Amino acid sequence: MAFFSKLKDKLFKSSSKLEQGLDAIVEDGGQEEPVTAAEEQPEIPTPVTAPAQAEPEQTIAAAPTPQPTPAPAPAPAAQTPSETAKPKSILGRLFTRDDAKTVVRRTLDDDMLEQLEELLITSDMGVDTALRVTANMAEGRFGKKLSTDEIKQLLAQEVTRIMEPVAKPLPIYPKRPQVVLVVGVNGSGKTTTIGKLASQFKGAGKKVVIAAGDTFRAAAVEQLQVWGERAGVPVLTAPEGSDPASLAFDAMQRAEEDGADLLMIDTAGRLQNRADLMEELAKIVRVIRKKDETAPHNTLLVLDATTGQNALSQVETFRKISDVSGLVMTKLDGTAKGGVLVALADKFGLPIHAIGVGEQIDDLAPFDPEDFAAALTGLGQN
Ligand SMILES: Nc1nc2c(ncn2[C@@H]2O[C@H](COP(=O)(O)OP(=O)(O)OP(=O)(O)O)[C@@H](O)[C@H]2O)c(=O)[nH]1
Repeated sequence: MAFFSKLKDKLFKSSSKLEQGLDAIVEDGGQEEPVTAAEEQPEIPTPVTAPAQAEPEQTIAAAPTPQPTPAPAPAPAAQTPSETAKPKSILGRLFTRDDAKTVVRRTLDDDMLEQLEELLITSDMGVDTALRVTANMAEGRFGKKLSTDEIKQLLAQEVTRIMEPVAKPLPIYPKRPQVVLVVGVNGSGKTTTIGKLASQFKGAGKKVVIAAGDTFRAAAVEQLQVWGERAGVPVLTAPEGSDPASLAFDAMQRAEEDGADLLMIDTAGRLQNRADLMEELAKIVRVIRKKDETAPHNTLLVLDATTGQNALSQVETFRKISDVSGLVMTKLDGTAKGGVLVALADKFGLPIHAIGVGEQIDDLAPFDPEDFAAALTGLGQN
């Protein structure tokens, strides 16, 4: 199954929430009107915006070389969606009575904008982002009549525009071993993400070593060992309660001896005791720098989408205690809070390397802004 259709299925809760909300808004005060010639066009894939840059095909959530930061994609030219051919969604089709050739449209006014803002806020986009997105959607269209499909396209365009600059695969450096420190609160999906990444890198021919740096929780170590076995990658462990920095040092040594391409270090996520965690992470960094002063090369913050707006405060906290270089958002399946990813991109601009959409080893994908926007808004779900 193409990952896009899988993503659409998996993001069902987020997209259905937005889709139903958009339908209700257009219906509330909308009127049935004849379908225009453009709306009658057959379904075609919707190019939401031009791609920001030509990128090599990515099958893993990593880039082979460090990517320079691309300039933010230009805002798509103000374009009335009805000027473009567009697909009809399931609900779009419900509201479009083909036999009678009518569609429900509503005039974009202050009331409608307010309803849109509220919907986006309840979809976890956050107040600032929701206001900015709706303002951009309304620009040049105030007083115009719009159908649900047209609104969805406008929303998808805005989401894509915000997400494009942050959609960057994990950069892969020539330095060996490349050290990837993985941070995040307990239960955010660190272990699972490490297992999935290890499997992808292994599949791409890279030699990987994992260090089970949360030495305080035997269950966490065992779980990482299970993932290591699944991925076919060695997992270095240390006795319960021992110093994670010492394990990190040994892991560096082992990775060097093995000629490993990547060393992924799991860490504890005890935010309850922030000072301790900060000191623990700082010590790990100090120790691995004795072997390579440029390490760690990436500090991945793993966030759980189901925590909604809380993910924003986690980014703030982890940026204070570690040098976060990029994000992985897990559990986008089964949550109606997928909009939080838009808020994160808008607020912090940190690279989003990958998204987790399930518990299986292949349920981690590079982040694709257009696919995400289409899946989130329910666009083209025919
Ligand atoms: N549905 C879904 N579940 C996920 C995803 N990623 C992780 N999980 C589940 O989330 C739970 C926690 O994941 P872990 O990988 O153990 O999280 P952790 O951050 O390592 O947690 P600690 O070991 O407690 O520090 C597990 O049950 C995973 O199977 C995802 O993308 N989707």
